[in-house]
Amino acid sequence: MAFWSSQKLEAHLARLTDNPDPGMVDCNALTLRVGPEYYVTPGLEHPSPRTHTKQPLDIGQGMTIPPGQFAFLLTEEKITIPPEVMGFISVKATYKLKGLVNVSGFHVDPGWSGRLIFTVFNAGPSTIHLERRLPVFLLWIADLDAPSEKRKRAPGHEGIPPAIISTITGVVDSIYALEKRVEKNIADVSVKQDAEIKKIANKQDDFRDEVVELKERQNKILLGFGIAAVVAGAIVGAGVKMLGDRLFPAAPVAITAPPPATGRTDDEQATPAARNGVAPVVPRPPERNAADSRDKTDN
Ligand SMILES: O=c1ccn([C@H]2C[C@H](O)[C@@H](COP(=O)(O)OP(=O)(O)OP(=O)(O)O)O2)c(=O)[nH]1
Repeated sequence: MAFWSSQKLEAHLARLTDNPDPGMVDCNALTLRVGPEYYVTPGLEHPSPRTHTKQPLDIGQGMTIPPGQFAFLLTEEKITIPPEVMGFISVKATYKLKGLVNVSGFHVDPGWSGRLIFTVFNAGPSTIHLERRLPVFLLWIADLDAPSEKRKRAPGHEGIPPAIISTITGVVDSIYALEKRVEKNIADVSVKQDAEIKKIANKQDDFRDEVVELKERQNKILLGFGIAAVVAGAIVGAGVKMLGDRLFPAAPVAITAPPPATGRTDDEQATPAARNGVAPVVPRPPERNAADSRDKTDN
């Protein structure tokens, strides 16, 4: 088995493809381009993953394969594989180095005639951007020892068959997708936490206001009690004083006129009795009559 050289590929281009452009020969391979249809598995952020399907890709239009997603890519070229050869297919190293892995492949049967479908997976960390007619794929042709008696006779793909899309519909929970989901959950939880913290802070404020109000009320009550105690004390004091006055009336104080100034010393002015150490005679208060004292005790 020998692989075809670039000269042989150029010489047989018209037999191999509907687009016999010598520019598509790359070393000993044919370069194939991104064609008119694609399908990318929907990510978590996709609005309607269940109704998501293949998309047309017009000339000049771009498409993306996010990290962790599969894609079906149709080739621009229709390929015909003669019965005495077989083809081998792959993705160009430029895209492999970005993480775009060729899941399907890796051969094209003798007798095949139609477009090819590449199933790829973005195993890299970044979204891969492609566009219509971008040269992304490679096809090698190798001789068989004889024309194959068993070969593909039915026409090959024209577009992406819905049957193969049905096999991989649904959201692909890749590590990247899971990471995104975790990030979203963390963000949701943090929003909820913020709301709870705000609620608790508001309750604390309300509680603080209530405590301040209660303290003010307490102070007012204490002030009322204080005033009442002072008034009650004054009333009780006055009552006790009145009672005391009644029970123990004060004795009248004798008021004596000061002796006339004689120019003598106190000792000289003193009465002879005082000078001799005898107490002076104080006039006695007038005695109450017996009838008066009887009235008081009856009360
Ligand atoms: O990645 C690939 C691989 C193959 N093919 C085409 C060329 C190949 O000749 C044909 C059938 O491939 P294969 O024989 O591997 O598939 P199958 O599952 O056996 O299909 P079938 O029953 O039609 O032979 O599909 C592609 O378009 N893409």
